[in-house]
Amino acid sequence: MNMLVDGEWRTDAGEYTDDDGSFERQETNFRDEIRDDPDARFQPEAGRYHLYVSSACPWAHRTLVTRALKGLEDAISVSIVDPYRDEDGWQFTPEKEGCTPDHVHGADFLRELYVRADPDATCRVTVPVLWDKREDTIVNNESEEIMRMLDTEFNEIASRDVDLYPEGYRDEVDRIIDEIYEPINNGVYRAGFATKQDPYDEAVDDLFAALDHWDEVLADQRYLAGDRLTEADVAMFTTLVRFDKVYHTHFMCNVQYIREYDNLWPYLRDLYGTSGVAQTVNMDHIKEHYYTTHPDVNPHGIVARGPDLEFEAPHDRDELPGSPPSDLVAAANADD
Ligand SMILES: N[C@@H](CCC(=O)N[C@@H](CS)C(=O)NCC(=O)O)C(=O)O
Repeated sequence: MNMLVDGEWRTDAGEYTDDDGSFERQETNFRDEIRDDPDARFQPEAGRYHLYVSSACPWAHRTLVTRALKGLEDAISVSIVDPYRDEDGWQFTPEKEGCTPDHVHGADFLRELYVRADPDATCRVTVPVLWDKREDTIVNNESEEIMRMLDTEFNEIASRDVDLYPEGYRDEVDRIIDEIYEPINNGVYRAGFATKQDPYDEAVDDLFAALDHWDEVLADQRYLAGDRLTEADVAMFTTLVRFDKVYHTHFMCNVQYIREYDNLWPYLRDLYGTSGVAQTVNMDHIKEHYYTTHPDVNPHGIVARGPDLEFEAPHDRDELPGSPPSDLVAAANADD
């Protein structure tokens, strides 16, 4: 496994799976927060923060969707790494389609930023990373927390009046984000990276039980928490949008496609069609990353072709109670 150990890049440090063949995700280590509070070390400010992402990564994608929905594109800049990750970890290859340089420091590898933030860092070098240009350090590299900060702490700066963590829904949003994490968001990885039959079977059972459950819930309500678009939908979206083209085949999550679900499939198209969201989806990066980056799972790196998906087909979910925030509806109408 590739990671930093005492600030040195190592390609032989530890394993992804434990002795039982189960995938183990490591704890994230930069956990500071931006707070809209004059006493906070990191305060919301336009132009101060930068996101390092991979367009392929579902965790990083949550932060891009939140940034787009809030209209924070001008306030928070972004660098996008190469979707292919080899022994050197995430790399900047600006010459490649959809990739950018490291706009802040011109680094070649993301790990350079981790060492800059902590010269003794012992950790995996993951995306997303929320970077503070003022203090020249990492604020946070945990997607759920970054999503929450962009959503709740930048309201004075955001160009759209969109609240994805509304009063009255907060407990429910937290509960759902927590509930979908293990079986769905992380569940596809548990299935795909399992090295023994039992943990694979367990992951697939959990995954499809959870998908079946949410398909039923979404029969009567437009969004996961009811009639409001929330962070829980963002968290669900970035897994669902990758599912049929990648997780179904590459991670052997092949009991059912999302496009075969009565409600999850229109729900996914509804989210995809929400103003700003489609532009955050780079399916070429998604496919290249997964199929070529995990030689243990797909040794020849062949990128599977199908299936064709019409994300833009009508979904009819506007007949259910609830609608996107009015700023997003206005933006969608302006786009038409
Ligand atoms: N807990 C982190 C997980 C992020 C994560 O695992 N990102 C993957 C890409 S999808 C990564 O950068 N992996 C690199 C590695 O593990 O070496 C979050 O949600 O932000």
